[in-house]
Amino acid sequence: MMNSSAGSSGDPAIRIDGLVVRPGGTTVLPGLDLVVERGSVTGLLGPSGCGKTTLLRSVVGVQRTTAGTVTVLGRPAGSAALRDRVGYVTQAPSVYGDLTVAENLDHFAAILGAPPGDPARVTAQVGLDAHRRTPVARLSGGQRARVSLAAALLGHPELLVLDEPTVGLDPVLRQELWQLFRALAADGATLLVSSHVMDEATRCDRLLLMREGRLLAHDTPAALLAATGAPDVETAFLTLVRTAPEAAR
Ligand SMILES: Nc1ncnc2c1ncn2[C@@H]1O[C@H](COP(=O)(O)OP(=O)(O)OP(=O)(O)O)[C@@H](O)[C@H]1O
Repeated sequence: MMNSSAGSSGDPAIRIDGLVVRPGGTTVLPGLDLVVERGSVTGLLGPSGCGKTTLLRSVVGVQRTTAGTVTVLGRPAGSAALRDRVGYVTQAPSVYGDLTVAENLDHFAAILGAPPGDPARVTAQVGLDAHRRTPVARLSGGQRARVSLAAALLGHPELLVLDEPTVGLDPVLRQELWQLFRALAADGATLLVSSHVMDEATRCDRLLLMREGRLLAHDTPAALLAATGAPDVETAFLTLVRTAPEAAR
């Protein structure tokens, strides 16, 4: 949903300066800088526990931060003006099990003030038309994940933050979801998608390779392979780990 009163369209989708996050005294992000331009699909890749969810939560504005600034679509992360401009899908389904797909989406559409017809639009986008009247608790794990994604698509958010959206899905569904992500980006949305599956990297415009709370690289898949001489992103990641300055280890 375009909103001309909230940040100009010239602002990057995400700008992070000197972000430090120390939940419970453990340093997870020791000082991170990042700019993500609009209209792209950026993959955030890195091993389990490297800080991907913490970074995504900081972008959405639900993470307590120690230092630094996070600006989203020209506004401080988490500000009220961003509520209907940023969609977030967590790893755990965030919809009601005892409500049907349609009831869930009607509920979230009402909260957001999304236009009429939006629940039907997003249901079709995630391929759940046949399950509109099914209680979410009776759906498979993959179907439930798609209901959460549909809820995040309500209101046409300009930025979509997706935490491992394809985990546990079969290859056909994964491919369909990536086609949807590409279509949303072609329509002007910006997507930040985390994954620990390196073979999803080639579907992204740009990659963020993360390790122990630091970004080892931020580049296109092709440039990353060219710079490291690696045949695939997984090997490129390992090469970068080996050659990274001591401070980044
Ligand atoms: N509240 C907290 N207190 C202490 N440590 C925390 C807290 N929250 C997260 N951590 C630690 O921060 C690190 C990064 O966690 P995070 O969930 O961001 O990683 P991740 O890359 O998303 O992992 P995964 O791919 O497994 O989801 C982990 O080592 C985790 O144990």
